Amino acid sequence: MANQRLTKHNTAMLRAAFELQKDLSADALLVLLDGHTDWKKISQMSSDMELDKPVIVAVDSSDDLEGAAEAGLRPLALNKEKAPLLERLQHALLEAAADEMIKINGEVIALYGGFQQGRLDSISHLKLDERMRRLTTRDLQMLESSVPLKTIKTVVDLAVQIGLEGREGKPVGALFVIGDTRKVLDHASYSGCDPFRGYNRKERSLMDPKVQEDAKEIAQLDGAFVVTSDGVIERSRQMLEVLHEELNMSKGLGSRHWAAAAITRRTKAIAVAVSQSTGTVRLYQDGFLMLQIEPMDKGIKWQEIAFKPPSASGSEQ
Ligand SMILES: Nc1ncnc2c1ncn2[C@@H]1O[C@H](COP(=O)(O)OP(=O)(O)OP(=O)(O)O)[C@@H](O)[C@H]1O
Repeated sequence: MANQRLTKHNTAMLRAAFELQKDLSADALLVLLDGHTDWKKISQMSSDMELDKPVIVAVDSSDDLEGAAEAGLRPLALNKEKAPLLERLQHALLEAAADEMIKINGEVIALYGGFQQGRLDSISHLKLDERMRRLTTRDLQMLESSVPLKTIKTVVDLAVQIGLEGREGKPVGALFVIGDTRKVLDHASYSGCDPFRGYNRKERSLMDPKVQEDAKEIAQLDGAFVVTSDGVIERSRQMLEVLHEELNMSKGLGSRHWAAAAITRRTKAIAVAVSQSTGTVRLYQDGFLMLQIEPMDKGIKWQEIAFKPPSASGSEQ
């Protein structure tokens, strides 16, 4: 279990963050930490300053959050140990918004260590992005009907990382088909040897950051990942054979994206495609493009949330 002490310096920074929260009437304080700390002291400081807004404490591992909820804080496990600060911060905001810890269009004071591990040295006043709010609360919940929100978010997050990072300096594409596994497999065949074959469910769960790293490696190979609604890779390297009739796709999208849209037309699955050429992540449901995320140099930016009302012609903008 990692630890982050509330030193004299860290305590003074916390006090300053609480002051700022009070002065600006911010909706929450987000403290990004490197490990477990004195949760009771943070909570005590908040009540001593007569603040009744949520204090969100985000660390990488859920083990480190032990006692935070009991102390009256709002714990958030990030599972993003090696990610750059901006990505961790953005991820924390997304999670907090999805769990409705932060209000619609909320303002947040964030306290974190930007320069040195274990030292809270930076305070930011952040305004929650309108698009981020819509994506996390309303839009993603709408997709939840067939696959749980947690699984969608995990896969979308992984897909964004694949699109952003590639592998060994080369761009990498990928396709994840989530849910309705039995039906999806009726349309799938191996495109090569499946590296996940023979492993137990735990060793194939995308909820495990190690498995996510393995998936990033395998994404370089041909074919799609078939993922259960609870996030377990059922098969990898699958070629999908589905009719492309009744689909109206944007120009320039190739066979990976056609297959992604088509499989969701035939089944109740959700497909998440990463374009190798651009790094763009697209999410399909029911044959329609539901969400598009453009890669950014730093961190994640949710962009252009395109909901298409299902119609007979089903045109994609
Ligand atoms: N039917 C399919 N099922 C599973 N994977 C597929 C299918 N068609 C293509 N792919 C995967 O997508 C890769 C790229 O194909 P293609 O360039 O035609 O797709 P694309 O949609 O243009 O994607 P990108 O933007 O990544 O180039 C293939 O090498 C293969 O791994």
